[in-house]
Amino acid sequence: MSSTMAISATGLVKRYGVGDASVTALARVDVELGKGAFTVVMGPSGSGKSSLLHCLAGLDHVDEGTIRLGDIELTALSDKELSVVRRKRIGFVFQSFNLMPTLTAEQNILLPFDLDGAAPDRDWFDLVVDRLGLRDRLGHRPSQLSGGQQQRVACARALLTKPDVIFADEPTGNLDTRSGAEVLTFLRESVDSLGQTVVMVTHDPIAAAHADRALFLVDGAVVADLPDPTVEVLVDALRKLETA
Ligand SMILES: Nc1ncnc2c1ncn2[C@@H]1O[C@H](COP(=O)(O)OP(=O)(O)OP(=O)(O)O)[C@@H](O)[C@H]1O
Repeated sequence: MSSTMAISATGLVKRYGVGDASVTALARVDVELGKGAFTVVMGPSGSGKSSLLHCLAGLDHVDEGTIRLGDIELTALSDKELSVVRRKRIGFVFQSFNLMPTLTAEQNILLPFDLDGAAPDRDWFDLVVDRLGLRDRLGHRPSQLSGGQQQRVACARALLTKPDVIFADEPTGNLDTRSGAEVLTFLRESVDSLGQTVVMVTHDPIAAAHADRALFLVDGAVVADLPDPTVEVLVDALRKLETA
């Protein structure tokens, strides 16, 4: 695998259930995701977007295929090894924020370090907190924050370990347009000026147009791979898939 790839996956098959009730969510997906790039995964409901994201992030197992994160073969790891890789090398941002309600914003951001016993890089913490405009919210609990602020805390938490890849599953799905735009601008900036790698699932062509590349899934297979997608190109591609 080239060292410019953050993730390289071949022949991914993911099935849910057994026998007649079995559903194939991923049907032999091959995908390479470049380092320092922002990639979006789009496609109709049920096309396998979340399954792909969860498998690439080591949150779920594939039935067949190989996933490499840098030089680590995720698909060869035990559950215990995988959880260490997830904590140290992968960041997550979910639609539902997934913050700990009893912890302050600062404690939530630092949680991966508390679990690990490692010390955070304080300069990096300051930079991330300031970029996300969270400085005066660090002592607040999630219930005292707006949805947009909560998602910015989740972004800070995802970024703080300087992960190899940040996975975001519909990160703007529960946000108003303005808060959503702030989160997307930050994800874009984390790629452009902080050198991060981001993979995001979204239904929204306006959100997806922030990316460097758009992958389209249909029935668990990659059917299109568009570089530098504009809103118009994405809307057109989605319309074609829906009428195909
Ligand atoms: N836990 C599960 N048990 C059984 N089937 C599942 C499970 N999770 C997903 N599926 C099925 O796998 C297929 C792909 O689902 P997935 O959630 O990956 O699609 P998606 O493109 O992310 O959909 P959406 O846009 O609606 O979130 C669907 O047919 C779905 O019903």
